[in-house]
Amino acid sequence: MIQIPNVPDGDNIPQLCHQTLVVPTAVLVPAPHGATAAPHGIAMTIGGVPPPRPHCCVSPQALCSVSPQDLAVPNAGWSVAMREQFQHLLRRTADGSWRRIPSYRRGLDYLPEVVQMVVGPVTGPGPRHFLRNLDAEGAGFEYAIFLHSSGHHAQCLCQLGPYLEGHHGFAHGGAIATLIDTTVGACALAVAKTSVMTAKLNISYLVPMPVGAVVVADSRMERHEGRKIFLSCRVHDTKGDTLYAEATALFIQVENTKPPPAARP
Ligand SMILES: CCCCC/C=C\C/C=C\C/C=C\C/C=C\CCCC(=O)SCCNC(=O)CCNC(=O)[C@H](O)C(C)(C)COP(=O)(O)OP(=O)(O)OC[C@H]1O[C@@H](n2cnc3c(N)ncnc32)[C@H](O)[C@@H]1OP(=O)(O)O
Repeated sequence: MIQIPNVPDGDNIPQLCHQTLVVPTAVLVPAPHGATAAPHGIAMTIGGVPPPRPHCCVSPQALCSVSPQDLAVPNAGWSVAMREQFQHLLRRTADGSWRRIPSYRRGLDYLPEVVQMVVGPVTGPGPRHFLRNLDAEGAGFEYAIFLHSSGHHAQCLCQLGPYLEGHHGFAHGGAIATLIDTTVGACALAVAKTSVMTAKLNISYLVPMPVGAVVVADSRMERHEGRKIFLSCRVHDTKGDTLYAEATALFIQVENTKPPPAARP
């Protein structure tokens, strides 16, 4: 059975206090495994070039992330609104009714034994999570997923950055689809406790989502029939005033899924 790894409680989560998209002066992060880490901490302004993430492993040949780093915590690219909402959602975890799910660059950065159990033996670096491989804080997908103890309800707090722009000033529909797929996927994974694949994703885009907006994707399992898991998702602002998109999805439970050889770097 998949056990979603334990996560630190609120006290252990870094509390960063920088203003949006402004971080300290550059430091060079030492990189084991022969990889060259990018300089981190370049101050930027909205519309400028975002700072690269620390401990970045960009080589396809790299065996794993230099240091598995939980990325579902505040960083310098998070807006004040994103931080405030994160703290709000984190407070709900205190009584155990919700938990924050950690998030890494690569599948193998989760507990390797969990990954082996879900997808079978993995050699090489394992799958990348493309949402986590934009090496700039605040540029792409900034998010944290929270899972209800029922395992049937997931909420993803998300800020879509400037690299995800479609129409001027607004998030690309494909990026919103990715956010939804990831949220319903996390919910389906929690329900299935085996690997799952998206079979169908039906999205209604209702209101353009501004780049940088802080939104919540709220997903629920609607029904579970054999290997089929039907889910719904609503993406709204943090107050629930604006509904940006709603979706339904079908996930199929698959056992021991192995990526096709061509998919491996
Ligand atoms: C690595 C794990 C680490 C664990 C770490 C722990 C925590 C992680 C936390 C958070 C992670 C967050 C999110 C991650 C999760 C997921 C998000 C991303 C998921 C994807 O991004 S994934 C890529 C896109 N996805 C594909 O690339 C699928 C291509 N496709 C196929 O691979 C097959 O097509 C498949 C497998 C779908 C089915 O194939 P199959 O052979 O297994 O099953 P089969 O065809 O027999 O269908 C069985 C029954 O489903 C019905 N059915 C099937 N497809 C249907 C459809 N489209 N519409 C309506 N009904 C459908 C049939 O009608 C039948 O129904 P019935 O039983 O009633 O007859």
